[in-house]
Amino acid sequence: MEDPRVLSIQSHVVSGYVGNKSAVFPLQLLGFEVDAINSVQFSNHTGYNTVKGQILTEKELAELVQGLSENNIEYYTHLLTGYVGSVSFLNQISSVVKHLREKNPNLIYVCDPVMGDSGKLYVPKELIPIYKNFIVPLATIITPNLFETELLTDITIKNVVDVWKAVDILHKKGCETVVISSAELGDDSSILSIFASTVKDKSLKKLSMDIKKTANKFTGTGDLFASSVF
Ligand SMILES: Nc1ncnc2c1ncn2[C@@H]1O[C@H](COP(=O)(O)OP(=O)(O)O)[C@@H](O)[C@H]1O
Ligand SMILES: Cc1ncc(COP(=O)(O)O)c(CN)c1O
Repeated sequence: MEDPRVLSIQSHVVSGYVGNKSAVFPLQLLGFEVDAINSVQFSNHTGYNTVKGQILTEKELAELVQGLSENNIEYYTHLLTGYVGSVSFLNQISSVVKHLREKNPNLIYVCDPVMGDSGKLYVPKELIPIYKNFIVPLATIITPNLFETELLTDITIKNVVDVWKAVDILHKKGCETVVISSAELGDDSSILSIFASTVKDKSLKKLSMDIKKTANKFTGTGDLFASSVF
């Protein structure tokens, strides 16, 4: 296998671990060469009372990729994207995927379609149709949580049968591998379920896994999870 080289477009926080701060080091430990574009530079994650910092614009993202391109250093085996806060930035990510695939048609695009959790949307609602219609079809692997899976498929998920129905819809949109990062479905609130499904050469492989939930609430675990599905 060629040397794995990832472009990771995610948040940077000065204090704490979300986005690139959660993903880059674990990927390096897994043996990936990682190039990082910080989509925001914030003092801390958005769960704090205040957040200060800067947001990268789509023009600035395009400029960074152009710089790589002009130096002929934009060959990647993998692209990873996480939280995106605006329609224009998400549209620019589509362009980046297409550009990187011109350079490497086998590029694996791992997309965490971060939109919300437990029924709460934390991005503008205009991002939903873009993920659904443009980003999911471009992605090789997506890692939505249960709520994001509902948003992407217009299905209300109440049980495991609904989960696999939704996964099937996502495959039909063109995404090869779907990994549902966390789902709480049964009566037992101490259990978190993970579901994964891959369609390749007309063969379908599925797996599900239950894990014991700890009482703590973590931030950055979704980003760490997405970096670990490579
Ligand atoms: N309370 C928890 N107890 C144990 N593992 C957790 C907990 N919260 C998150 N995780 C781990 O982090 C992964 C991603 O979950 P989560 O952070 O909820 O994803 P997302 O940000 O996509 O909603 C889970 O698959 C699980 O492995
Ligand atoms: C700036 C930023 N980036 C990414 C995330 C994603 O964190 P998680 O992995 O817990 O979904 C957060 C959490 N709100 C955040 O504030």
